Amino acid sequence: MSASGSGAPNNNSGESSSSKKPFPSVDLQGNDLPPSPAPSSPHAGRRYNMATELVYTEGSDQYNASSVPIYQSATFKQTSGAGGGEYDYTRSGNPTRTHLERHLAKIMSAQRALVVSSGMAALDVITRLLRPGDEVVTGDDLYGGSHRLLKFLSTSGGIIVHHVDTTRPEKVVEVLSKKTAMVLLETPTNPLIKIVDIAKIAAAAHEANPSCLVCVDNTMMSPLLLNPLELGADVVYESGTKYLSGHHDVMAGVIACNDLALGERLYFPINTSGCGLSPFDSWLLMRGVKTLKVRMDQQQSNAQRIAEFLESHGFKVRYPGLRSHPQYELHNSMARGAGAVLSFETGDVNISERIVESAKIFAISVSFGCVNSLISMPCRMSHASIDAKTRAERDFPEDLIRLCIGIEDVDDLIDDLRRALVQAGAVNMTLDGFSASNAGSA
Ligand SMILES: Cc1ncc(COP(=O)(O)O)c(C=O)c1O
Ligand SMILES: N[C@@H](CCSC[C@H](N)C(=O)O)C(=O)O
Repeated sequence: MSASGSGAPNNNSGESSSSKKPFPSVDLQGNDLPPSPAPSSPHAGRRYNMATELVYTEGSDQYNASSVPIYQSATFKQTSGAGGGEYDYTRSGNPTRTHLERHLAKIMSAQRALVVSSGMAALDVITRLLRPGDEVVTGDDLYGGSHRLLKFLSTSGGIIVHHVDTTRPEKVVEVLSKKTAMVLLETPTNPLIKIVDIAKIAAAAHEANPSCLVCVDNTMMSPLLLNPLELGADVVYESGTKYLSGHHDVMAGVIACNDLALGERLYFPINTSGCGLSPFDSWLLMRGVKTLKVRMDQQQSNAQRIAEFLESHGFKVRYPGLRSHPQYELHNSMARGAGAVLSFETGDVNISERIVESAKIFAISVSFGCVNSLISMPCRMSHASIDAKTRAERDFPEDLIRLCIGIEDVDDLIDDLRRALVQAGAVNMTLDGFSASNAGSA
């Protein structure tokens, strides 16, 4: 295994940090630390098209294993009493994790990637950069868990959080100031599929405060479809539990950035708290990433057909692959695809519940980005951590159904939905077929 991965090795190498390491070891405030774990060099960059880069890897272990093994070891023997080993302890770094981090840095066009135990752990690590009194500007449609963490920080951590409509950059500008330490964006938003102009907001945030960190949650897109770092973001993070792994068999989070000193500051809480991704989960995520393109191609084309099917029967469908999406142009100017998550309203919470319960192929489940299709009611499931009053203030439709499309045969999926819609009484049967029966539809 090459020593040149990110995350990692030995705190006690005995060598001076300047002799070996290209960037300093720092704590959260950027203060120098003793010789510390640090990657010895950034990755060489992307050379091929994404489908190739996802599969093609450089470096392996000393046996040139095609699949870098699971180094299931908590600790590593040292060559001398002064240390000297490439790795010392898996909380600080592990060869399987390093291999994955270097691979992800390459496909995310980042200088550094870090992998942690979940998407929420990734956001938690990022928010450790904040100090009491700092201000955060973020959206009013946000994954429920992110909302919960920000609420916790504002009630217990002295952080001031502004939730605004990030689809309107002028609303963001209204609350930006020199105190804005972080802007946190999601696009498309989960679950209302609103689109945010990353470049415009990043430029405004940096103008208001040059040291403001613009962080983008890229979970709904994955690196295949969107690269926020190329649009002016400072940090991109995502839940590896979703598209990157793709099989709902691993929880993971990824953080990536181009500023190597910032990467070190982000590494500090990972090593300190021990939320780095385990060797086995790193191996699973590495395996999943290799099939991202084939999975996403199939998931997206299925999602497009299903969105069109629902829209053609009169439902108000939120999906950025539909020309009717109010921000279709903006989304497609930033992204290379619409993803595989869509939502629609029925006009009646009870009907929505019946649809969810009548579907057979679609599993009733939170999460998305997986090979199998899922159906859920966000207000009761993924976004239940946002209280009912806040949901109402933000016009969050209680009858919203979210569909997360997998790789199954699309005709089977459409048949399953059609049957569920009929069974739930969501559609009026006519001689020509059926159409949505309720007020919430388009
Ligand atoms: C948009 C978004 N960001 C972050 C997360 C958090 O990821 P994880 O569940 O891996 O902690 C989720 C889902 O959980 C999500 O939907
Ligand atoms: N009970 C969980 C809910 C996880 S939601 C997972 C995913 N982000 C989604 O949008 O479906 C919690 O409280 O966090």
